[in-house]
Amino acid sequence: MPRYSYTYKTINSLVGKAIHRYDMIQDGDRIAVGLSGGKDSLTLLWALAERRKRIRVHYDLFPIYIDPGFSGGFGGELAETCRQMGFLLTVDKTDHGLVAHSSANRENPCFLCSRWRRKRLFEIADSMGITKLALGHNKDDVIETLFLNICYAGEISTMVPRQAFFRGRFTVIRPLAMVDEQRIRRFASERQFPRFDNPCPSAGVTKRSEIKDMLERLYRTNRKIKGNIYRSMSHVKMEYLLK
Ligand SMILES: Nc1ncnc2c1ncn2[C@@H]1O[C@H](COP(=O)(O)OP(=O)(O)OP(=O)(O)O)[C@@H](O)[C@H]1O
Repeated sequence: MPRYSYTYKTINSLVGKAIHRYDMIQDGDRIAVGLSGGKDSLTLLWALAERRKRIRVHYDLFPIYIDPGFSGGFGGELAETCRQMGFLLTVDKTDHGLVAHSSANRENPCFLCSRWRRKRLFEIADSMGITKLALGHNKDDVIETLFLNICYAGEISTMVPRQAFFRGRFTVIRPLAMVDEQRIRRFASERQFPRFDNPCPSAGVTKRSEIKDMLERLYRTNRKIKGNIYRSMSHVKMEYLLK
C-alpha cells in the first residue's frame, strides 16, 4: 500500500475539517485517546498521530484502554499494537463488564458499562494532567444516536463532535464524526490493524445494532438518504417542530 492511500487522504481531510469546524485541538494539548481495540479508535489514534507530523500545532497523545474484565481480554495484544505505533498504552483493569452483566445490575448493561468507562477515562486522564479525551465515534454512530434518542429517549439529540463536561474542565472530542464507518473499515483493513474479538456478551445484540440494520436497509433504497440525515442535524427548523 502507498504510505498515504486514497482512503487515508479522505479520512485525513474529513478529520481536518471536523477539527477546524469544531475547534477541537489547540497548541500544547495533551489528549487522551480512548481505545476499545476496535477499528475506529485505532484509526483515530493513527490519524491524529500522522496529522501532527504535518501541522504546526503540537499536541501529545495518550492511548488508554479500560479493560472490562471479561476472560479472553486482549489488553496485552492491544498494548503491543500501540507500541508498534510508538505509544505506551495505559491499561486499566476493571470488573465493569462482569458487574454490568451480573444479577446485581437491573439497568441496561451497555448503558452502565459506558457510564463507568467514561468516568474511569476522566479519572485516569485527570491523574495524568490531561483535560481532553478523543473518542472514535464516526458519522454512522452520530446518525444512529439521533435515531436511538428519538426512539428510546423521546428526544431529538445526538452525540456532538465537541462536548464540554464538568463546566468545561474536560472536553470530549470526536474527530471521526464526519467519516463514514465503511471508509474506516477499509482503512483498518489496508493498514492490517489486528481484529480483537470482543468478549462482551452484549456485543452485536444492542438496540444500536437494530437501528444500524434499519438504517442500512433505508440507505440501500436511495444513496442520498445518509447525507441528508447527517445534514439535517445542522439544519433544524425550530419553528417547524412541536412546542
Ligand atoms: N474499553 C474502552 N476503553 C477506552 N475507550 C473505549 C473503550 N470502549 C470504547 N471506547 C471509546 O469509545 C468509542 C466508542 O465506543 P464503542 O464501544 O461504541 O466502539 P465502536 O463504535 O465499536 O468503535 P471502535 O471501533 O473504536 O471499537 C471508541 O471508539 C473508543 O474511543
